[in-house]
Amino acid sequence: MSIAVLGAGAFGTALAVTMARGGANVTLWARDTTTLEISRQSPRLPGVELPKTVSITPELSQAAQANTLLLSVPMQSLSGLLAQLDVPLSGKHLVACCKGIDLSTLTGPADVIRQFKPHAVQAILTGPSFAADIASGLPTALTLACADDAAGQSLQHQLSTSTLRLYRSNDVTGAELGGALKNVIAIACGTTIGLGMGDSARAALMTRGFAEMTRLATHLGARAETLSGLSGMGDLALTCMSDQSRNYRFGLSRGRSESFDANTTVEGAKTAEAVTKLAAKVGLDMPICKMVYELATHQVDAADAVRILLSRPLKEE
Ligand SMILES: NC(=O)C1=CN([C@@H]2O[C@H](COP(=O)(O)OP(=O)(O)OC[C@H]3O[C@@H](n4cnc5c(N)ncnc54)[C@H](OP(=O)(O)O)[C@@H]3O)[C@@H](O)[C@H]2O)C=CC1
Ligand SMILES: O=C(CO)COP(=O)(O)O
Repeated sequence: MSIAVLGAGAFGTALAVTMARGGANVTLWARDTTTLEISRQSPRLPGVELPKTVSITPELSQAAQANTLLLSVPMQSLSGLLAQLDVPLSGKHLVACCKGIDLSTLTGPADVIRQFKPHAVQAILTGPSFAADIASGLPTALTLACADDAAGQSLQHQLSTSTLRLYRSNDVTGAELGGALKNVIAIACGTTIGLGMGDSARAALMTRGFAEMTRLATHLGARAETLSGLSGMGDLALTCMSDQSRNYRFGLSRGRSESFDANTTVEGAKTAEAVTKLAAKVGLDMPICKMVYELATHQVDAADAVRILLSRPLKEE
């Protein structure tokens, strides 16, 4: 069985490296392959060399020959990539490796795939993992969610390696919302630490943020226990507590009033906007996500955001 990774950013490159080391036949697609072909490294994951067995291509139609396609571009680019994939993909496995909610449709990656490729199998790969850790061969456990149990089992076995251990779920909504929303909460936590408010405040935000994640996900049909798993609590813990996280670092920069490189992928910023719109549509209260949206779009500054959250009416836990 062959695998194509579409998107040679940090995560796509790390997945291509680990799958190839595990013996899979891997093709890596990027819209511009010049640097990749010369150096066999992605500028988004410097220092990690692609094994010789990874084929690099700028041709989507060539990459689409594989049985399994790992879609590893940022969430807001997923629909554009699928629109370009103008080849029959009926019965193929399309695995979204992005974390977020599409702003134009307010849906997660599986629904975006379904919209463009209704006859392909839709799945999602998500959970706590930094690209650099995966590429270094450090042990990592992720969730592979697919509504079709047989296809999920097949993907679980195809994509697991000796260091990348996949757990299976058929709760696609729960898995994708856990991955999307934890990025928003990580921005809030980074901001709090950047403001010097301490670890206790961060723990409070993580806990109340988890309550928001569970509230929205269960309202949309997810199982609460999915949110307690790798794709929810696991990734929330990693992203809210590590300087390796770009979402967390973006929050830190806001809390410290420092600049932040606009070319860095920070999925939580656009997801905060999408969640705020989605929550309003379904009538749910998501105060932390709303505050991150207002912070990311400069409608409030960091100190005001915390003050507003702390002055909300007292309530039951
Ligand atoms: N990095 C990590 O540790 C992890 C990331 N993820 C998730 O993976 C997804 C991708 O993130 P990551 O790889 O880190 O991001 P990066 O910023 O490292 O790379 C993004 C890649 O996507 C490509 N890209 C962007 N827009 C398009 C487009 N319209 N068409 C084609 N290619 C495009 C970029 O190409 P170009 O270089 O040409 O701009 C780049 O190669 C995100 O949703 C993220 O949350 C999940 C787990 C871990
Ligand atoms: O999703 C990730 C870890 O699981 C990567 O987090 P960042 O996108 O914040 O770097």
